[in-house]
Amino acid sequence: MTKPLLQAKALTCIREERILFDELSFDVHPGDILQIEGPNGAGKTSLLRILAGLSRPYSGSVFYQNQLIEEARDEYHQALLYLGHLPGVKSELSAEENLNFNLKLAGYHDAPQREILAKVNLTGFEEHPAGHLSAGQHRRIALARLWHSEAKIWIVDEPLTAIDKRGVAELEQLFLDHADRGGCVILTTHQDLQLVGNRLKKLTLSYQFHPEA
Ligand SMILES: Nc1ncnc2c1ncn2[C@@H]1O[C@H](COP(=O)(O)OP(=O)(O)OP(=O)(O)O)[C@@H](O)[C@H]1O
Repeated sequence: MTKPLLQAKALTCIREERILFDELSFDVHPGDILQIEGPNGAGKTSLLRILAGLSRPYSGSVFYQNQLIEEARDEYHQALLYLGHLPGVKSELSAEENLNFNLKLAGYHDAPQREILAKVNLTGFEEHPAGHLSAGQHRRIALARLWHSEAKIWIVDEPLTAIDKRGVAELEQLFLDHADRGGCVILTTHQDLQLVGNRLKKLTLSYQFHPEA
């Protein structure tokens, strides 16, 4: 059995006096594709943000290769690609400028941007302001980074929203390839994944309603 890349240990998250999850523990290994599922408001995004080190749990810890993520900040930052559910794309910049900005931020200075944009089907739209593109094209700009990433751990929030059928199949294949290379993917989606299918592990969060005492 391979050593886990990421471990959640006894994570509890409370938002506005509601317990979203309580003492949640799980391991993510190289090769895993883990779908966090559950109804709106169940806490999927909150969990992803905690795993990415962007917010703190009420209690519990996240470990990257046996080290607390707070204590392995630099290594973890190198190993992680987090794409939140808001694409992080600036409307006034072109598709290519946005990608260029995101890649440079991630430390990639000589990435083949046009090739990457071609992979997400944005050939011909490279110089269009992102704000003039469709919702799916907008999201594809953010997702393009996945096609040029050396990060082992991908945490992606709702990557399939607004993406067409072919795009979904391409993304699923990308996730499979990444997992086959020893990476892992943790994602949320309300869609059924067709290609990833039996490779998929699932973690279900339920919406817990706590009426006032
Ligand atoms: N920073 C915050 N401050 C206060 N409450 C928050 C915060 N972030 C999230 N919440 C609340 O936590 C709950 C869970 O939100 P979260 O976004 O994690 O759910 P989700 O499962 O991702 O939902 P969806 O499927 O709609 O994206 C919601 O009720 C939300 O209002």
